Amino acid sequence: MSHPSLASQHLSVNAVTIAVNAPQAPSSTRLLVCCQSFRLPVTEVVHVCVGRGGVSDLDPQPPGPENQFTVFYVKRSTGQQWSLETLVFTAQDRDLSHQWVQLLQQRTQQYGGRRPKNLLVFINPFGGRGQAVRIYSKVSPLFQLAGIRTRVIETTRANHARDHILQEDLQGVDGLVCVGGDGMFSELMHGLIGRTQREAGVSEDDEETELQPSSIRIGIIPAGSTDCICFATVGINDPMTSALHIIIGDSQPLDVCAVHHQNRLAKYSVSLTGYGFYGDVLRESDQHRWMGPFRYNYAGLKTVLSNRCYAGTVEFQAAEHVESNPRDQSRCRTGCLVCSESSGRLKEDCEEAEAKANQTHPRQNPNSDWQRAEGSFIAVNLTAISSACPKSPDGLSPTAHLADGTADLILVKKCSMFQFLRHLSRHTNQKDQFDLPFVDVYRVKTLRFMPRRQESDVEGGVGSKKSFFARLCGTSCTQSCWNCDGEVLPYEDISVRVHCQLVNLFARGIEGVRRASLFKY
Ligand SMILES: CCCCCCCCCCCCC/C=C/[C@@H](O)[C@H](CO)NC(=O)CCCCCCCCCCCCCCC
Ligand SMILES: Nc1ncnc2c1ncn2[C@@H]1O[C@H](COP(=O)(O)OP(=O)(O)OP(=O)(O)O)[C@@H](O)[C@H]1O
Ligand SMILES: [Ca+2]
Repeated sequence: MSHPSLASQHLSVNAVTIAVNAPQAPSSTRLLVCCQSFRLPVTEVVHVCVGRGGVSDLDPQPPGPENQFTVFYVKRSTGQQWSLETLVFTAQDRDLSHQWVQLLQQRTQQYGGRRPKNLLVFINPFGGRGQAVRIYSKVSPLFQLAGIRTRVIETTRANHARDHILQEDLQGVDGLVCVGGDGMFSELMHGLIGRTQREAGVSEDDEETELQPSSIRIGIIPAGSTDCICFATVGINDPMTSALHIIIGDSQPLDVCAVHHQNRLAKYSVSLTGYGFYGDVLRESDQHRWMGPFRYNYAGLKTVLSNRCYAGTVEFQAAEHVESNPRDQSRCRTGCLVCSESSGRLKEDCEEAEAKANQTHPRQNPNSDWQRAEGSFIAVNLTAISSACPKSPDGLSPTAHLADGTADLILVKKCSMFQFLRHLSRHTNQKDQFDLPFVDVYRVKTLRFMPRRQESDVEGGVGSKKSFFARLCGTSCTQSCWNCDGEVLPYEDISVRVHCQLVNLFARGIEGVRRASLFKY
């Protein structure tokens, strides 16, 4: 369809008349919706319709004079927050207005990215502060506006979402969405990875096997206590922002750690796989779920005061071929080059793997390059992403990458309670939490942990005496446990392998240089 007649028309935007300089030459991905000094990428157009629409009344076909049309688009607010905004245009006549709408709809479809059409949405009515149903009711009109079909399931038990994804027909579904916290995301991820491996005939229990990525993306509408995975991949835990990332079909690959125990898959994790401090915090906090999100502060304080440490051996293989390291002060941001290079390497590895189909594991010699750290640890933490969250806006490992195929291993060795508090408090400010003599950090591909059993364990960790505070807090733990993205693992010896870009989210990472949605030439 050609629109030469539109090229020199004048439209009025919010009563200001501006010259339209549009459709002859839109660049491949950007469409000039209108300009005087503004342009709006088609990738960020949510909906276009004849009539006069507004964000307070999201009618996909608003009433109003037909010589007007409305463009709904993504507007950047403060920080990483997005909101829905409208521009109402007035054309000279009805026909011209219809032509514009058709053209804009066509361009949005053509250049608008990989937008989902059918979403399966799981709402955990009990997540976080129990607000998930209300939160979803605020964003669901956006999906309707964007013409996305949704099937909504309110979960009635833990693992409801996971089991549904594993067992039910997902024909036509091109996105899974959870309304909840990290635990709900974990359910969707487990269902999706499990289903994909089953369909591909891959055993999840085999630590050496390459897991198959799935083509279905996952969206997170944050409604949990920590919302770490949403925060670290979108830059904010805001339901509206997440809904807009889903609608415009953003895509962010994510590394996943596969955690094994005695040759069986124990769990997948994206954010924290932590032994010692975070395991203890989680175990303690689970007993106080009635406190809601505050339970973590309570359990955190109690665990800090008990100042326990645990003896064990950590073995790991440092990441090869990576230029980055955990102390390099860089940041993984939208379009990250380190992650893009990993995509290239991943492709090469797949080709190599295909070529060597009958050989053993193509990427690493299972017995080479292992490093070892033995001692007493307050915390052994592994995180495949930064694990930024509202409590710690830069996260456990601020320079970790979302999709580089590595995870950061943070070892906090035995130290005093005050030293540990110093380390912890640096998670909340700009200071380097690794720049302390009792903290080591490595970028790794694999990890093994073996606890050391010793008599003093019976007294609550290394050192035969419990601390004053440990006695005060009534802690009588003999060993710690693993915190795997917020779920307790009931065993201590585990092995972990990072799988590069195993799942895809409706996100784009944290945007670096901030742009306004409408910006000047
Ligand atoms: C002096 C102030 C220190 C403040 C230190 C704040 C550090 C916060 C670090 C947050 C790291 C989050 C890692 C993400 C883990 C998620 O995959 C997982 C699933 O949702 N969440 C948790 O396991 C939930 C884990 C939540 C852990 C919260 C730990 C809170 C410690 C509070 C200690 C207070 C001591 C105050 C002494 C005056
Ligand atoms: N209907 C339900 N009843 C009980 N538990 C549920 C239900 N639906 C889901 N769950 C479980 O609740 C757990 C916690 O849910 P969710 O992750 O949504 O919130 P949260 O724990 O408050 O948030 P976060 O994980 O961010 O700390 C999940 O692991 C999930 O398995
Ligand atoms: Ca990573």
